[in-house]
Amino acid sequence: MNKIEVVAAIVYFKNEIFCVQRPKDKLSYISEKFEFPGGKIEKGESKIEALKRELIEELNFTPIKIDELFLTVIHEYPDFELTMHSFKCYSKTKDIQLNEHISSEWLTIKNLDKLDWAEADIPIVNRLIENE
Ligand SMILES: Nc1nc2c([nH]c(=O)n2[C@H]2C[C@H](O)[C@@H](COP(=O)(O)OP(=O)(O)OP(=O)(O)O)O2)c(=O)[nH]1
Repeated sequence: MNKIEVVAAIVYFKNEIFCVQRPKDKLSYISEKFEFPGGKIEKGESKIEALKRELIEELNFTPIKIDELFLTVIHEYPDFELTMHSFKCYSKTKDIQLNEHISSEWLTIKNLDKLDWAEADIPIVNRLIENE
């Protein structure tokens, strides 16, 4: 099975987290699902380099701080195996631009489970809730 390796940012402003909605996609299981911003690691890049690059590409955003690795999830989608490394990051503003996503929400942890998340994100959401 095809494998992809992705980094994802759990972006905080105070006690809220930035959640972004993917556009329509031919793959129904990710189409219009909520996710944490990020994307694929390119050849030769570190995880943090990939994260910073993806946040600029998708959001024109640079975090004021990035924590150590939070959680790595391995998830089998019907068409590929996803390895996703998530990192808590911090923003000095709630005003973040969307270059690729169709909507966004700032939610406190107790409200995260109200969104329709991509399946691979559920372990991350659950870990955030457990740690609250
Ligand atoms: N960034 C991100 N991707 C996720 C999450 N959950 C999840 O299932 N994915 C999946 C969706 C995609 O199949 C893959 C990320 O690929 P992508 O297409 O967004 O990455 P990219 O920005 O490098 O895209 P591209 O240049 O290849 O178009 O990981 C998540 O929380 N964040």
